[in-house]
Amino acid sequence: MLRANVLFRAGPRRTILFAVASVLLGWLLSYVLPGYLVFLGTTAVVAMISLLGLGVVTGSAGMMALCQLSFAAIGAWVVSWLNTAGVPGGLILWLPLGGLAAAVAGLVVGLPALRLRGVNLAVVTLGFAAAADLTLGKIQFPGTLSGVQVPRPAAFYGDRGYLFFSIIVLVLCALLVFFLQKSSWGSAWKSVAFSERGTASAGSSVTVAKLTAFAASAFLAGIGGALLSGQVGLVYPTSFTTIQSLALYVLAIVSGSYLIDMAVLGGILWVLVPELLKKFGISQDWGFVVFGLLGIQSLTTGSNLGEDLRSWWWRRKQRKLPAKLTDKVSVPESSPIPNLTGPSAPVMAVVVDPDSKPLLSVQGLSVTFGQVSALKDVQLSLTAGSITGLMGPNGAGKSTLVDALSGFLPQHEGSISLDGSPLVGLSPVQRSRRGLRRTFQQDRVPPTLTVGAYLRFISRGGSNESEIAEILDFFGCPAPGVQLSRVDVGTRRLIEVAANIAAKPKLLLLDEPAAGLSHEEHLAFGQQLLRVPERFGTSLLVIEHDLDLVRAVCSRLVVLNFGEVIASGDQESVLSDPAVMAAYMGELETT
Ligand SMILES: Nc1ncnc2c1ncn2[C@@H]1O[C@H](COP(=O)(O)OP(=O)(O)OP(=O)(O)O)[C@@H](O)[C@H]1O
Repeated sequence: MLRANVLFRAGPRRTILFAVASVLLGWLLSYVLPGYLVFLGTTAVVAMISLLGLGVVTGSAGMMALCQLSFAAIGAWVVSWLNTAGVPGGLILWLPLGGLAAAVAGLVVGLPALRLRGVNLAVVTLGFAAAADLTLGKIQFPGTLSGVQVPRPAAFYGDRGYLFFSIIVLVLCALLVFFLQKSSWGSAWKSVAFSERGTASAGSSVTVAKLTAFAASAFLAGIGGALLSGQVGLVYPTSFTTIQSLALYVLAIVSGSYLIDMAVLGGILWVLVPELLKKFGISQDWGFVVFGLLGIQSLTTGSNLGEDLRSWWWRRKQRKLPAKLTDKVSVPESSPIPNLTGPSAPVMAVVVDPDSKPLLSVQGLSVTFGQVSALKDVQLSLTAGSITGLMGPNGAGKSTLVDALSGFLPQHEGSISLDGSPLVGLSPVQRSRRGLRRTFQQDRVPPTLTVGAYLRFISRGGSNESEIAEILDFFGCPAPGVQLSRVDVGTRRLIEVAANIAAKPKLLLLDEPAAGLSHEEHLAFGQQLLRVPERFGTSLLVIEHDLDLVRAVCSRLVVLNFGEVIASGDQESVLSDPAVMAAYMGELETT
């Protein structure tokens, strides 16, 4: 499995070698292609660069942006203006300036994305594309009406030379995307596409993730537009219409252009489909219909060319591998978690000095949803180094409490302080950065990342590479190079816990962390949790329904019922409390 994965995940050195080889191939192509294909080739390269940008904002960050060619137009407009204004430097300097101007526009257009999602965001970006379309029609590109052509760089003056120049720019853009995708920005884009709450709870700003995705995408489109201005010399608004932006978006979806090779394929389709139609005597405008149909097919099947090709490759490789290597990754059968002594693992809950200073202090916490009082005047105190269980029947208010503590429910009453500092009024990101982390009941682990990239992203520098490897080993998680989409749900929960522990927070709130694991795995997991405070300096508040796990792990318990704390204290006294037994009557066997 790992061998097959590696095929699609080149490391930095292999990528740079591949980039050099691509430049050489580009040079060769620019000399051997027939003259007609040279011009088309440059058009395809321009489209590839714009598709790379769409791959960032749509493919990685999961936002609908239907104005990519408007950003390209801004790049082209700036280059045309710099040319007519006689700014020195020539196209090689003007290209990044065009990209930067488009990136600024991308930041502005990205602002609505902070509040809007899905179709609403699509409408806003489409509105921007239409407005840009009308504006360009009115003002035209600088120098076009007076016939002032954008000059190409002297070393790449002819069409063949310019194709080679375009390929060099494409390779540089692809390298930029590759390294951005590997950076914390790239992880944040993939995380925000899967779960904004999961991103914020890791202390990573959703705002920054969305805006950087828009800016990077627009920068690439701007570079594409600037390159086009050198290709055609005189730029016209007809190259950047709204319908073309829509078609390019569809092509990005169809090809899966967040994958660099698929952006290249998409660029080839961009010129190939209209050319084929022309060859058969059909109007090239029908190309939009073809792209539309491909888009419908892609959206209804939820797949794209890139993923289909990779799945096909994957299946082919699997057939050649021994059966054991082809299983989906799960907690490994052999030694998932050490020290497992069987279902009745010994009770070893950490004993904490009840007089020590509270790490978390909650006073009078109340949350209401309309007529429902989800939490009523909750008082809670946790000491450093402790593992506390938070129990209660379904609907008791446990998740609401975790949401309120971690900042996802700002509309609450009462005070919360961590290590003496008040948390009320702080966002989830700020609380996370102060050392309060949480996991979720639902899967918030982005499948598009690898295990290692996910741990690096969530830990935010809290652990170095060898510590990350050690933590993965500690919890019996898959190796860092394994793609999370290939990992089963139960193991993803373990990885989520491991990643948050790698951040070394002061307090980690675990919302049913062992859901998806078998009973034996629950107990084994508990044995590892027990060692967390001492080994990583992180205290735990664990919501859990499995009483064996609670007994094995939590020295202290807090029980909620109908939003009120009905018991709290050491494990034994709470579990034998008649009020707790009554609350659980019919739900759990408490003895
Ligand atoms: N967004 C919401 N809007 C309205 N009511 C809500 C909302 N979230 C929770 N509630 C209500 O608040 C109460 C507490 O819910 P909560 O999810 O915190 O319980 P829980 O103890 O975590 O339950 P479970 O064990 O089933 O996850 C329930 O009555 C629930 O219906």
